[in-house]
Amino acid sequence: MSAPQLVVHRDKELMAQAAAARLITRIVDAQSSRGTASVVLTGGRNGNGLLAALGASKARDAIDWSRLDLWWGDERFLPEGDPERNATQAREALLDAVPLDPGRVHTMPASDGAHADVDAAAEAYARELAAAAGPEDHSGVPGFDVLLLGVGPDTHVASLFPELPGVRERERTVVGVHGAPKPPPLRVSLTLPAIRAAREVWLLAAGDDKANAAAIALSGAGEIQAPAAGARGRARTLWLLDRAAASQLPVELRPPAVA
Ligand SMILES: O=C1O[C@H](COP(=O)(O)O)[C@@H](O)[C@H](O)[C@H]1O
Repeated sequence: MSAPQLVVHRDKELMAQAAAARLITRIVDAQSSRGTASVVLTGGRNGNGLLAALGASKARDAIDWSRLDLWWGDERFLPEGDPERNATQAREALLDAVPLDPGRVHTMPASDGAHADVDAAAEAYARELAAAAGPEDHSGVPGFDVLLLGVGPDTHVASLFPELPGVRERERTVVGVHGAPKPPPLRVSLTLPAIRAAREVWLLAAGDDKANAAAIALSGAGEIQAPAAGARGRARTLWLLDRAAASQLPVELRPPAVA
């Protein structure tokens, strides 16, 4: 697992634009070398900001959208099309505007779908991930090129909240979440083992309300108390912050450009 690397941008708009440029490059590189690329999307303000910035970038046309697999790190267990679903927000921010192959857009199940409950929905998504994993892949999930994560003010990532059972899971790749402290209470989430199977994990944190979470997660907290501390990529772990979110980092952690 890789150690966190930090990049701090002036403000959240610039952070979103720079992250979008970085993601375009990463996808194009993967498609050039392997033919396809796979990205795990996150919900939340920073994740949707990145998608909107990507949509506004002329360089988005460098991506072959028909050869891009999209997965989700978590989903709010709500009816299809609900405005609070992460997939609905991602479609509005970008996905409806680009020529994706619908067969490669792997949304998490909705509450009005075929599954009896949130746990059955999580099992179904785990099966979908396992079916897409190759023999060389790790932990029953495909080798995602980039896995994006927002960071909640309480240090949650995906829908893994401090101290709840999901963040303690070591076997399953996807879990049903009950009683999430942030609404809605029912969610579906990748687990830390699934997250850590990604080549690169990028954590997005912009705004004053993320400053405490970033400082805690990057200062040696345990992953049960601070799930963001346990989100690491095999090859790279990148924290993309703005100055507000970096404002409480210990001086020794601040990159030279903003120290
Ligand atoms: O509910 C969620 O929240 C987190 C963080 O969202 P933010 O708006 O505070 O940035 C997000 O990463 C997660 O995907 C989402 O379901």
